[in-house]
Amino acid sequence: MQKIVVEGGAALNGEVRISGAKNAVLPILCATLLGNETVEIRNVPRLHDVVTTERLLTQLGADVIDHGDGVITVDPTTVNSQVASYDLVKTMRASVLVLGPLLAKYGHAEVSLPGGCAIGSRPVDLHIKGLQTLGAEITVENGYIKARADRLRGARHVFDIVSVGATENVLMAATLAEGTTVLENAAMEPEIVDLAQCLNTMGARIEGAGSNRIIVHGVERLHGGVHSVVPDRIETGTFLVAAAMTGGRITATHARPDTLDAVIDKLSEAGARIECDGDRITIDMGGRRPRAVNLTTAPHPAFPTDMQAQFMAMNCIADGVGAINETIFENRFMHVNELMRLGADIRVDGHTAVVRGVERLSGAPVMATDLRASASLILAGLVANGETVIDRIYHLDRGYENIEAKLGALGAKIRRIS
Ligand SMILES: CC(=O)N[C@H]1[C@@H](OP(=O)(O)OP(=O)(O)OC[C@H]2O[C@@H](n3ccc(=O)[nH]c3=O)[C@H](O)[C@@H]2O)O[C@H](CO)[C@@H](O)[C@@H]1O
Ligand SMILES: C=C(OP(=O)(O)O)C(=O)O
Repeated sequence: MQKIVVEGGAALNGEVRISGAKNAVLPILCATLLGNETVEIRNVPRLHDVVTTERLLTQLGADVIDHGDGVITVDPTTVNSQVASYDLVKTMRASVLVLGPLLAKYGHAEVSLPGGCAIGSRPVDLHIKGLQTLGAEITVENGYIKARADRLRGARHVFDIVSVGATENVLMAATLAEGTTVLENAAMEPEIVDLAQCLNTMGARIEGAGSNRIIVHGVERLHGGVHSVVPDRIETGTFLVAAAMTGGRITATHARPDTLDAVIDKLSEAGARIECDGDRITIDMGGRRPRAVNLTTAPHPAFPTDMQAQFMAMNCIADGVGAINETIFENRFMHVNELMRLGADIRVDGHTAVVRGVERLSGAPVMATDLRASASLILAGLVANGETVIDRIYHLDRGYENIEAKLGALGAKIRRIS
């Protein structure tokens, strides 16, 4: 099994090119199922989750071509199955996003329940409820969601709580429904805006994506189109934190600063100088030690849960005490015990972790438990004395494109071993 070895001590310097967003490309690949022509997707990151989604679409019968240069084309006209099997769904929760498109296009779909994961139980009741509002008949049998509707009907639906995935699934389904759908308490993440833009390119009529009220005027059919995936704000944030922790100066290029307000605010509070210029974000820590920050995760535009572990790593070596409050997932502190193995001083009380910064961490073997936990351990390794060896990095490959090469080019001492 592969591992990552990091030797701490180097301040990061230079430029890093940001990849397309994992959390945008996955729903967009699923959305291609809605069309009647080939869709070309550009700025696709090379990630394990993308390969899993390609496999899933292929299993459904779509003709998926990965052109290898960040371009994928999907021809959905050959789809001949509406069943997403447990084998693939269990490896990637986002697979449940084929439910809305298959149901809307074919009138029926069977998608395995994804089950929980390391960060929480993660049910899909809100996806099901939203599709039921549009007229779907849904049962859950033998571990599968079985959905049926001759044609979905537009309706007003209020999500009980803000859910990115449920908003995406119902939004996609509503594009082919009869009449108008109004989604209230919708998620406002930039990835939803990107999905809506792609769908509109395919002929959908969606207004209000990026606000908490999305209006979808259903159309008879969608066509093909070309769409370029929004830059990954979580990858960007991870590199910015790496620079802040190591006292370095880096520029993230091909980024979208306007999607990172809460993260940039917290880095400024930690003492970083940040300048945004078009698609470039420069962070300069000038060799200083970051100051500890308090933060609370919440739906966009508040602080993203997907950056919580990375900021926890920063607080571990910051000056002062920072409280981190996780409100999205019930169990997203799996990295705490691993960070403590590196010498961090962290106390967890329910959904809050209080981190007292120490001058220096010390390298040790650690285990990655989920995607962002893996990133936090790399970040901690960058500032630890000696070697940190991170095991179970397959989590990392789900969501970061070539992270060791990108960090290495910025001066980090990092390598992958088998
Ligand atoms: C592929 C993708 O885009 N993943 C992101 C997406 O996950 P995902 O779409 O799974 O996250 P949600 O926004 O749906 O989850 C938010 C909260 O709602 C709960 N919930 C969700 C659906 C449901 O039917 N019932 C329910 O109770 C979840 O358990 C969680 O506590 O948004 C999360 C929150 O920003 C991010 O951390 C993930 O990186
Ligand atoms: C939790 C994440 O992803 P997923 O929803 O795909 O598990 C993440 O990207 O941090």
